[in-house]
Amino acid sequence: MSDPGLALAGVSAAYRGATVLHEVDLAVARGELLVVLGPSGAGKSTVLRVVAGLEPVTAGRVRIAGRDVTGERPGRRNVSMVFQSYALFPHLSVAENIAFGLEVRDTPRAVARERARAAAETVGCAGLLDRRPAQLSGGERQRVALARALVREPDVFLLDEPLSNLDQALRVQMRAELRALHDRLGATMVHVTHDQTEALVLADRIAVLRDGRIEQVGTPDEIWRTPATTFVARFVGSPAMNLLPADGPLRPGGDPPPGVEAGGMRIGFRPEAVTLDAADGTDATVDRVEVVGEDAYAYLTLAAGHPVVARVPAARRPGRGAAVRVAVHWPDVHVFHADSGRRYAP
Ligand SMILES: Nc1ncnc2c1ncn2[C@@H]1O[C@H](COP(=O)(O)OP(=O)(O)OP(=O)(O)O)[C@@H](O)[C@H]1O
Repeated sequence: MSDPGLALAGVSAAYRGATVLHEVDLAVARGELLVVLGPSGAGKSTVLRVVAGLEPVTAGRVRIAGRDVTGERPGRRNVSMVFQSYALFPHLSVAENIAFGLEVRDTPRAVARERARAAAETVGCAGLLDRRPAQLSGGERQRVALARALVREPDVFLLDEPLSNLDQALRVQMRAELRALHDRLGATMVHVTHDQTEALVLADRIAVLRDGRIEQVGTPDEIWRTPATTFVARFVGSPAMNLLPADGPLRPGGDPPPGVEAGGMRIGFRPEAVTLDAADGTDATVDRVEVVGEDAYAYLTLAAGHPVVARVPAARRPGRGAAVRVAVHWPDVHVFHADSGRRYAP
């Protein structure tokens, strides 16, 4: 990536002496939509705040569009941030809210109005220009907040959980619209979420953050198919990937990858990789079953006491208390070092 839209190099940040970002390296290509994914408290918002200049770094450099902005004031970085709360001014109309970012920068009023209208058009809220935020639904507020970010034509868009206040249906709709908007604008975007589905659907690449450190950066496919650590493996996918000692009670069928037999390994496999009626399988008991439409998730305990989740067609689900024979095949198995949690097998 010779000329990234955004680059963090060795960036650390702290709140009152407590380090919350540890030497983060992250490059976002021009026109790329990068999703920062992680649990609450991982430091996702802090990454955005450091890029926007709302929080100082304690080490490292931030570059935007090839320019080192590490010491720059927020107003000179040419980034737009969309907050989870939308942060609209209640006493201003939608048009004024959108134009706000421009007017404080001495753009002539008529020009600001026209650009606000064009931005509203782009995100589908041109019919709402005369309303106040209190007269808008959550989805409409979201559009206005996006239009306000858009109108400034920033080098980088920073989106901090912008969909999390919307109901499920609207979130799915806005997710698709956001992706389409990104593609239309060719914008460089960093989108923060704790929702792994949102990340998988939306991202060009995902950066998984844990305790202020990057665990893995990769395409949604790479994150899903070759998780670099047990943390990534379990954070992405629902229900989470099963993890067991490699020399434990469940012996996958077929040939194991070389070296696995040496011990000190853990095996991981997703619920969809498990079969429950294998003649040579491991004995297990069904503790409970959750039905989600066509799928059912069977929560099992192996005879040796280890929990395993299996996905089965709802029509063929076992009953609670049933005895089953669990099997999984090596090609469906991920292998991790037990100590470090890092991926072992390719
Ligand atoms: N203003 C602050 N003062 C002190 N500590 C803070 C402050 N803001 C955040 N922190 C701490 O920094 C860490 C990272 O917070 P951050 O908000 O970046 O996480 P996050 O991944 O965005 O979490 P969430 O998904 O809950 O918003 C957390 O441990 C948090 O408690």
